[in-house]
Amino acid sequence: MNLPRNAFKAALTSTQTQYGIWAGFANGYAAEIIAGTGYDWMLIDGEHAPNTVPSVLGQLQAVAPYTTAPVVRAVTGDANLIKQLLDVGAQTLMIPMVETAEQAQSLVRAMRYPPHGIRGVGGGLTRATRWDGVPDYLTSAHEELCLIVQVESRIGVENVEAIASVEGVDAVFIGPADLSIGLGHAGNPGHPEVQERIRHAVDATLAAGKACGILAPNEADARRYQDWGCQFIAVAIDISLLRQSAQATLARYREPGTPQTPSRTY
Ligand SMILES: O=C(O)C(=O)C[C@H](O)[C@@H](O)CO
Repeated sequence: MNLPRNAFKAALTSTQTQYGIWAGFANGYAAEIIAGTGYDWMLIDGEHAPNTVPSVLGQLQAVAPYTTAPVVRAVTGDANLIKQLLDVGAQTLMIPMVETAEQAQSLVRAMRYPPHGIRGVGGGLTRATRWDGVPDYLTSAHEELCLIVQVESRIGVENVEAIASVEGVDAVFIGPADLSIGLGHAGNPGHPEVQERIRHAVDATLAAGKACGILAPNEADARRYQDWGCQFIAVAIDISLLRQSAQATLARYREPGTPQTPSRTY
């Protein structure tokens, strides 16, 4: 069989914004529901959702029949974890808290086989090769792999030009929550200093010829970042959608003034 095409990577050069959704439930059933709703991409979050390599595998299998492209966020840029995630078939990885070009270079090396990197060969044991069903996987895999580095700290933004310029880095994703707390504006990504740093990171990434993405569940934010040139934007978080919808539905029936989250009585 052919090496599976990475629709997310291909779309990074498109002029159309790629709309994404955070998938935080950490199971295949919920991931499949999300994949059926038509977003361009979804983020299977291994940093802040309770995912493991097997749970990521289950979600990749669940969403495989759909057009929504899975992006997997690893909890760290550890080369061994990257190896496992690639072996179970993740083609696009997002790595949090990248602060230097050297860090970005080592991530690229973790995703490539020797002599270009250090990835170990799983061969016929791996879903990535479709159990040896993909001819020339060892020499062609890198064409369909995509590396997104997260820039989400003061130092990361200071180094963003060098990070984005690293050969093998396909895109930079800005983390507004971590960046704002790191700049001393906890929970306030709209603070002018945070906004200035985000704009700088977007501009520098685009100037380096790479794609830029961001998380923006608030519509006004998403549209502003789109105007600034972000090509892929996560505009929703599945867990938040469920919670907000559950609260809004209940609020239509409760008496006005009833607490939204009554405490349990034992
Ligand atoms: O800093 C950010 O913003 C992110 O990296 C995204 C958060 O981790 C996300 O989990 C918020 O829900």
